[in-house]
Amino acid sequence: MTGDDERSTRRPTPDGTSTPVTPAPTTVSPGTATVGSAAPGTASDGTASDGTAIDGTTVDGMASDATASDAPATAAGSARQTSATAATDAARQPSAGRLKLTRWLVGHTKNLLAPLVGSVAARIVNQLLGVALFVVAAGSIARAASTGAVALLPLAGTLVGLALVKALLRYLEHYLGHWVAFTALQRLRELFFSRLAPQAPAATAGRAGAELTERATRDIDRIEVFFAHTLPPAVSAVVVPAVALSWLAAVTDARLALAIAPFVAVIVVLLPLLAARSTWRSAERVGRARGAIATEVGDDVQGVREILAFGAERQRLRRLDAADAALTRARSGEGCVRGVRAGLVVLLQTGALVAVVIVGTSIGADAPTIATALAVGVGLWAPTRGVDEFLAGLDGAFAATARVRRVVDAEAPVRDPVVPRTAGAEASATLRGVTVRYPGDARPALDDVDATFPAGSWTAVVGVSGSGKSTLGALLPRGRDADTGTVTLGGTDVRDLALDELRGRVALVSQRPTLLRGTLADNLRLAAPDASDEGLHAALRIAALDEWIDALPDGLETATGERGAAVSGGQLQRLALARALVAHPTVLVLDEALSQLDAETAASVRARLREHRPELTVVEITHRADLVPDDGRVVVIDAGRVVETGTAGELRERAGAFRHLEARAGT
Ligand SMILES: Nc1ncnc2c1ncn2[C@@H]1O[C@H](COP(=O)(O)OP(=O)(O)OP(=O)(O)O)[C@@H](O)[C@H]1O
Repeated sequence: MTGDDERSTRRPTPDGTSTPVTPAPTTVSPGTATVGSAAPGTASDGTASDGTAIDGTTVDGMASDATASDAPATAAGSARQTSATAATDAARQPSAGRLKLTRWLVGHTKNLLAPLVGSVAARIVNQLLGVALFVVAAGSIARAASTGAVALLPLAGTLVGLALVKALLRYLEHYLGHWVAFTALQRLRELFFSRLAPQAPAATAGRAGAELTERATRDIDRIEVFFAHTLPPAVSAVVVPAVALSWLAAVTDARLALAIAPFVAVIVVLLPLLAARSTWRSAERVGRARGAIATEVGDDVQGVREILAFGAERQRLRRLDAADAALTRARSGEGCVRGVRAGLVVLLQTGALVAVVIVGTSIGADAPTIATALAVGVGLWAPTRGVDEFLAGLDGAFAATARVRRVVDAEAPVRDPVVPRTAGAEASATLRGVTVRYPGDARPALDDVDATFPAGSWTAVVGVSGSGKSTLGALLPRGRDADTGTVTLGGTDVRDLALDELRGRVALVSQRPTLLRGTLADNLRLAAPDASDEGLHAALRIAALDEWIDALPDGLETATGERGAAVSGGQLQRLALARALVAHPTVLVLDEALSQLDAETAASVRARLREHRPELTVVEITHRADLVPDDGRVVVIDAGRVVETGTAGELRERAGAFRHLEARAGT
């Protein structure tokens, strides 16, 4: 991934304003940049452009979940291996994996046991009443056949009564089961976002965005099956046959109950065990294929302009077709497994009835007794079929859980200190002996860098593309940490400051910021929700957007389209600058943040910033060495090393790197 790519998604909130990166989870929605602001970050050969293979194997050790989205998450490092190992276990040993995933799900959704038990109890009683309904009806028919008389009214009353109670219990079962499920899903979603946010930008960059959206929405939805449709049918499939067959043995003949029991055992226990591996694999294949489609579609939507401009529609459609075909194959495999299992269940259910007739006649049981046993056999169809019905969905839910878990358990590359310190009030920033090496890169992006940004100074950081400028800028608000060396703010190591405090003081404005859906005012207040309209206008004035806003019919209340589609590139950059200024940071990192402005407007913005916020420490990353005024401080970076420092005037006197850059910028 290049610095540019990363810059566009450097923060879970756009453009590096001082919004905390560990927000209250509920305040982040799938529509925000957290999961939706994918930037192009992968090469066309199927490797992430950070050089990491995207076949999933090297990414998180999960050979069976080869999605591109995991590629950026390599940054999470070794702790990621823990969950990866569990996921690999899951792939190799489905039952062990299911157990671990069950523990994980239950562990993250505590205090839901009471309503879940209520749902199970309602289902058991409901299904026992179902068996009773058949027994009463069959018994009456048998009695009518042998005696010729039947008391219709009491029979009808009993049947209607049973049906009404059954309906009520069914309602209770579903209500409680779904209440548990949706509460659990809400908690999982909150957990997902709260854990994802600190992993940005690494985990949310590039194609990861679309696939993460799939995980955050549909995968989490699929886990509903685990809560709403698993425990109640699993328990009732064992309890209801046990109670019904015990009753049958007690009131008729144990041999009749024994005739049914083996069939029930095969349906409820043996068949699921035999099919376990194949249902797990097909559920996984389907999940993987869905993730691949989400990635493709995300890429296509993201890069639609490039695709149209280069006439690559057919090529992209072919890729989508291939991804679609893979999903179809996976789903037909899944359908095949389900079909065979469903057919076997019907055969076994019918077999149980045939066995009752054979055993009943061979032991000389009378017609009402055989009818009662048959009624129990038929009454057990629903509870036993329940297992088959939830199995496929359950493995889908487990496969989804494994994918969600990989995000939730991934270690954040940047963590809050256990005991935060308070930064000195002074707004200076320094780098001492800083080295940063990206995974897989042959040479460090920054190599033993020393740089000082005095309080209230304006420093231009210049260098050729790929020299390490953005990496340097990202260190100040802890977009990532240095491998060695220290970065300080007001004399305090940034790693000792609470992330919220640090990011409240250091704002990073990127080259390609994102506007969230809402109004301009909403966007401007992102980092400072309580800012007054006057505060917003003041920031807009500095960004030279005051006249533009005043001319808009709805002013600050103008709606913003997705990704700022309604504004020009230059306006978007200035809005991002204003958004950062609203929160009154003490250090402002501008990462090519004025690159889309014409020279005159950019100069005007710089002048206004100097005039209205003289106390601000500005670190401006730029390739326009020629635009730095003679008295401007300069740090020149080349191949990750600081090669020149001084004022632009001094450096212009030398025939060094700065002069060289200036000559290139002018051409
Ligand atoms: N996420 C990443 N993973 C791997 N390598 C990276 C990543 N981000 C940057 N690099 C590499 O680190 C080096 C420095 O990148 P950086 O983006 O800091 O340079 P830059 O000077 O800002 O470049 P540009 O002016 O083109 O934005 C480059 O070689 C780049 O390929």
